[in-house]
Amino acid sequence: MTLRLYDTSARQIRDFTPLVPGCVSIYLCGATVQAAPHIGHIRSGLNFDILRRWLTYRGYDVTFVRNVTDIDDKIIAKSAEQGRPWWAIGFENERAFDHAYTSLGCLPPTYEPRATGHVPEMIAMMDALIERGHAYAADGNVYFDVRSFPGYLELSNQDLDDLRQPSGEGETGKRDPRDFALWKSARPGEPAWDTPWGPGRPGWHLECSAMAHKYLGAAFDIHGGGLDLVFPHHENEIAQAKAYGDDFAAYWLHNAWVTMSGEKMSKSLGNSVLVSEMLNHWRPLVLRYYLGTPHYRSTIEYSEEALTEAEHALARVEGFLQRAAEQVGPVAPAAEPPAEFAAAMDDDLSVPQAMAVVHTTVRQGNAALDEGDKESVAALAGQVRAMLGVLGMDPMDERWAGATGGRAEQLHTAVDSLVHLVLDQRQAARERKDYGTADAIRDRLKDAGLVIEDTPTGPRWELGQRP
Ligand SMILES: Nc1ncnc2c1ncn2[C@@H]1O[C@H](COP(=O)(O)OP(=O)(O)OP(=O)(O)O)[C@@H](O)[C@H]1O
Ligand SMILES: [Zn+2]
Repeated sequence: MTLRLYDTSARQIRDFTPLVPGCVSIYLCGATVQAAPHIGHIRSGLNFDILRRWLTYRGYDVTFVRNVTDIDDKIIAKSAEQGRPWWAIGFENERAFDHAYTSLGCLPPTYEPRATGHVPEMIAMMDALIERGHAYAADGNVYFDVRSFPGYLELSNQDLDDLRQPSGEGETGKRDPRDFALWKSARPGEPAWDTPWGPGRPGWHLECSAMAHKYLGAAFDIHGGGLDLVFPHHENEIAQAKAYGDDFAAYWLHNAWVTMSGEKMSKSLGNSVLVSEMLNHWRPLVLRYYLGTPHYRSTIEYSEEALTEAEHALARVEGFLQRAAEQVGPVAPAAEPPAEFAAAMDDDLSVPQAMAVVHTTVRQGNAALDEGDKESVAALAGQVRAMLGVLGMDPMDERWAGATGGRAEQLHTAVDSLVHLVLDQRQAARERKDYGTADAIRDRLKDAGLVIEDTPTGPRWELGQRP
């Protein structure tokens, strides 16, 4: 089956055919490092990490570029507010993003260019745009002439005549109020780079067109970002790149938002939950499951209940894999995930359907465990590991076992032997009809967050719902 993806510019699902057979090039708009990441930012990184992993599984050699916007009006404003250099704010938050991506198991990009390292490339692009009549300089700014590019607004399907775009602060000398800034002249005390048109700083849109061109060339396969970027950011990236002569992206993919009370989670709106806060309460794998399982084009309304559900769903999978290992010994991931899983992933990355296959397999695996059908247990556990492995969510993978310092298994064994010691005491209390002590032991285990289940083969324990 062919991979099919929803292309925002075609407004439909299309068969995916890469420009160069066997290779896929992706440019994802990364962080504006003005503050630490909230879970909306990481959802974007994570959705594209899953895309990249699926393409890699399908045998493509993937080049994945995710930039860092390290100069921007918001960073400059923060710098003035906090009395710290712009780069101190940028580096600090870049580290925070890096930590969040790594904690959630996002693979590092092939290239991670910073905007400020690409001013010469931006100057070359502006030079060419001015020469070809698509841009002009005014008062130390450089603007893109939107009327000069007939394809403008095709991605967002808008009519230029309906467009009302207010000029930003200091954006003087425009020929048309809808023209956008490629370059902004420096105000006193602000960071600036020299150009033929005077000292200034890059506009956000220009940064991405210049970096995509440098690392992926004039044409590449997939451009991604959050839905909020369709207009103006991606529309302006297209105008710059195509007017420059690039074919630019063949497919446009946009992830839906994480919302809070129906509104986009946003640093600027102040309704954000930081990844660092979430990681104090939830295991990284639970957070990856919670943000990575809904379809990338469905909104995720932030909810503690959904997080708890994610925790339980994952615990069911982990419980099965654990019991399977107890019954049949360590199980390696199967060479390939089941065809039904692959078909769901090929269908515009339908992770919810793919995850349904995982849970069905877990149910079949539990039934096989009850029946003592070791062969089926081993086969089904291998399939579960293969499917979750492709999604970067295999709990048995060293990546996640290492989340407690590489000692998760050792810790589990130690807790297991302590719990059995305590349960033996409870049993002894029952036998001598000391029900008070037996009940007190049960309550203490519950307070410790453990759920005990009596089974024909003896008591089993697992971590219960958090209080
Ligand atoms: N709430 C969200 N849900 C999903 N994706 C988001 C959300 N907020 C931002 N993104 C995406 O994260 C990536 C990095 O965003 P960027 O740092 O530019 O955020 P921003 O728009 O400045 O953030 P904010 O809106 O929080 O101020 C972009 O692809 C953006 O579309
Ligand atoms: Zn961008």
